[in-house]
Amino acid sequence: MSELFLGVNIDHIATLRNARGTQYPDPVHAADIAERAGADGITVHLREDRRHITDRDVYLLAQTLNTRMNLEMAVTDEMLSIAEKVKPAFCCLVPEKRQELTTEGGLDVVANEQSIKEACKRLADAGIQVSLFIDAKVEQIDAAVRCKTPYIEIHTGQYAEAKSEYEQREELEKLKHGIAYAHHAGLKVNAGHGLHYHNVKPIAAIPQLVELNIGHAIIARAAFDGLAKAVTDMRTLMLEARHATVNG
Ligand SMILES: CC(=O)[C@@H](O)[C@H](O)COP(=O)(O)O
Ligand SMILES: NCC(=O)COP(=O)(O)O
Repeated sequence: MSELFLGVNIDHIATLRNARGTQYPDPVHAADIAERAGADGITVHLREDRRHITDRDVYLLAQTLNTRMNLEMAVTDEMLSIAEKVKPAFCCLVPEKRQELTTEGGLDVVANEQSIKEACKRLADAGIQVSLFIDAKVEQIDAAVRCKTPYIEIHTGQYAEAKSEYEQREELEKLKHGIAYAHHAGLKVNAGHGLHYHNVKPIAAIPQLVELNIGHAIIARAAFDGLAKAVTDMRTLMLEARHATVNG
């Protein structure tokens, strides 16, 4: 069986940093920890409104990553120019709506075929492997093939947000069908969005998948797994300072 890679999305380390305007927690540090823990790649979504990852993060990560960067971005001239400068290993083109809480669906490649095809060519000419973030729909997969992208990333959001086990099984079947179809069409297929510790296994079992990109759930888990040590460390520091005053 072929390997399944994990791309760790570190956007929400930046969300936490930006919430206070501090310099910590730094996504560059997070990427280093994720890589040491076995991440096969680091994913960052440079949103047009820069709500989490910033240009500074992208440029620094490009210099410091030991694995490979997967830069998610909207199909705009500004983003394409940044990608041409940064030259990440992968660029995943995603749809963006200004007010959305998170990416709500896949890219509409059918409706925007010409501009997406041009973007794919521009990125390929810069030596970047392109991926299109799309829903598991045959017409979108066919359009992705026409755009000559080597990769697609299948949007797993509807599966992740399913309201019942029945709905989730239905969404899983749609994903399996789309992924097999895309693989047969010659595309390399990744998947991601909304995957977490309780829903990842059926997706990871889909044999044609090359990589899963997972972010929010990993960062959320990290907060809880690290909380006890963070409290202990703070308490130790405080008590050391107090003892130094009392004894010194
Ligand atoms: C394209 C995608 O699914 C993720 O990159 C996701 O968009 C993470 O960023 P947000 O949480 O800001 O949506
Ligand atoms: N492309 C999906 C991604 O990078 C991670 O999405 P999420 O796990 O933060 O929902």
